[in-house]
Amino acid sequence: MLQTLGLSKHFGATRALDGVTLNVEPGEIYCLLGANGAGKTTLINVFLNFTEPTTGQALVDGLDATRQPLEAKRRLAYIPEQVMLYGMLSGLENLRYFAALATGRELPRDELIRLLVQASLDEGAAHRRVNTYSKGMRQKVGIAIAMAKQAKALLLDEPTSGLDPKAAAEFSQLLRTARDQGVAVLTTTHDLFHAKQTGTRIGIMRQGRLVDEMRAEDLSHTDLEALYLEHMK
Ligand SMILES: Nc1ncnc2c1ncn2[C@@H]1O[C@H](COP(=O)(O)OP(=O)(O)OP(=O)(O)O)[C@@H](O)[C@H]1O
Repeated sequence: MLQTLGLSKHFGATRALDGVTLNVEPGEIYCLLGANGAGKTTLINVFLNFTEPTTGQALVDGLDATRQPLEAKRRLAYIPEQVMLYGMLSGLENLRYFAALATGRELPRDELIRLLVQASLDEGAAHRRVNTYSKGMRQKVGIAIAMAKQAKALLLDEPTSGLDPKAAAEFSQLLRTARDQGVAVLTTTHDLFHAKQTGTRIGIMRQGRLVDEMRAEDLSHTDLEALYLEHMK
């Protein structure tokens, strides 16, 4: 569903991406780890057509993210580190607006509430202005928007940074719900615990290259930490 083929992106002499090939299937949560500057955000940005690759391809459901960006984006939802919403509107109003923008139709109120509750935002909060929300609550609205869009693939850039452990655990559960619905999830993170807990597969990037890939169930938290530190040497 989300695929890169020999993807490279050079910024002058910097090889932000250097021949990355990966594949995220429907129903997978792929966690991308790597030090600052390893190329994780650049990879996400190519899928979103925020940046063009130097060579290689990023494909969404077989569509080239650079050559067919509109068709590719229709299948994608993106949750950045800070979900951008209208602070003066409630969570429900934001969802109504962004869901209509994404789907081209007005969703009934019951459906909007159902999506917010599914994203574990309590109904009381749904009617409050978003500028009173915590980061975790904003992300829940972001997930509800993604679900309203019925995106086949979900891209997330460091979604759990700054979340407390309870909010991070709730967020992991939301990703698992998306995965159970057959969504392909690709998320960057610095949180090894989150990657092991939530991911079905884990990739480690270093200096623009994908240097290791593993199934999360094949290693313990301690093994992952040791392996990660070994790659960072
Ligand atoms: N627009 C740009 N112009 C020049 N260099 C860039 C640009 N965007 C990214 N880079 C460089 O590309 C490399 C990869 O950056 P990227 O943001 O993808 O890393 P990252 O793994 O997401 O890092 P972090 O964990 O800090 O978010 C870095 O060396 C960065 O300085």
